[in-house]
Amino acid sequence: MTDISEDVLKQVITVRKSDSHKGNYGRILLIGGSENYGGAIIMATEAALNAGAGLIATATHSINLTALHARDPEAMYIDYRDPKLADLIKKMDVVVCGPGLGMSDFAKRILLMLKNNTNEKQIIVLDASALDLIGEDHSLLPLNAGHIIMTPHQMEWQRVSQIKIPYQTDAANIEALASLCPKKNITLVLKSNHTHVYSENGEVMVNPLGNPGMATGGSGDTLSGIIGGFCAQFGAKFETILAAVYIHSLAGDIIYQTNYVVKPTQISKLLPQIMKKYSSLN
Ligand SMILES: NC(=O)C1=CN([C@@H]2O[C@H](COP(=O)(O)OP(=O)(O)OC[C@H]3O[C@@H](n4cnc5c(N)ncnc54)[C@H](O)[C@@H]3O)[C@@H](O)[C@H]2O)[C@@H](O)CC1
Ligand SMILES: Nc1ncnc2c1ncn2[C@@H]1O[C@H](COP(=O)(O)OP(=O)(O)O)[C@@H](O)[C@H]1O
Ligand SMILES: [Mg+2]
Repeated sequence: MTDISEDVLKQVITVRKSDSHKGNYGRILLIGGSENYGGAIIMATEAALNAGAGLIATATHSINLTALHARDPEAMYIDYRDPKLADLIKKMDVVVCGPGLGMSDFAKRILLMLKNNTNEKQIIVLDASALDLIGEDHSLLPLNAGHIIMTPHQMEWQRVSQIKIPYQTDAANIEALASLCPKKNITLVLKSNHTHVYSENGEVMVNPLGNPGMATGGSGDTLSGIIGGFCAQFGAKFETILAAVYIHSLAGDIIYQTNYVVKPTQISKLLPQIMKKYSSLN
């Protein structure tokens, strides 16, 4: 078990080539945000945008459209009830599913649609309600994806793995991960005050950063967008995921130096500045 270090940011975040365009930095779709949880998918979208994804689309309940575009007009929108969502999923490099999705039968159908339209080139980030639904029915896991990244907090991981929070040891978590995904194309980001990241090979890295100011609804939604945005432009390597986890908490710690509470949207706002700094350090 080793701490994630600052070096991973220098390694992963590179200077952009002059002759590049938005198509080089990945297409990402974020699915979530029921009537009551629109903020979750908006925060995830804003995080993916600020983390540098090239093209962003958000599939959510239509009630969230005005709020989404008032904050982030850069994001394209599709009503998550639109049957064309299935075709859109197929065209994406990365899909983040779950923030604010809720636990309805409709949400279950969305997960099934995701599973049925995912291919081996794609990276799927599963968070929040998507994980709770998978906890109820493991067959909803999109095992045909190229890479799956699960980002549960401890209670969500308890629901998925059936391992109660006090017993979530590294050994137990690695065993549960292997049984959930025998192909081992999976990374587990188990969030807590010291988030543990488990690679498909059983490597465990611990996030040394973060603070209790981040204990605010939306911090995890923001992390799922950062992970999606980083994977869209830098690929789904283990280091990319570690860099996303690290930068989320690094931004949180910078804000916490002078603020009692860390608003998740402030984390997103700080990302481009931090990325600029580390891009020139490699
Ligand atoms: N503005 C919004 O729209 C927000 C929507 N949210 C959505 O609300 C839905 C429910 O998610 P929640 O996570 O709130 O509810 P959950 O019921 O899944 O989890 C919260 C419970 O887990 C417990 N817990 C134990 N260990 C924990 C840990 N390490 N970190 C966090 N919680 C831990 C907490 O005490 C709490 O009772 C999700 O779809 C989520 O995306 C939340 O993300 C909050 C913000
Ligand atoms: N006390 C803490 N110390 C460090 N990090 C924290 C603390 N509390 C929360 N976090 C971080 O904030 C995020 C919370 O995620 P999550 O519970 O999914 O939030 P939400 O679903 O409300 O967006 C995680 O990345 C977690 O590591
Ligand atoms: Mg969450």
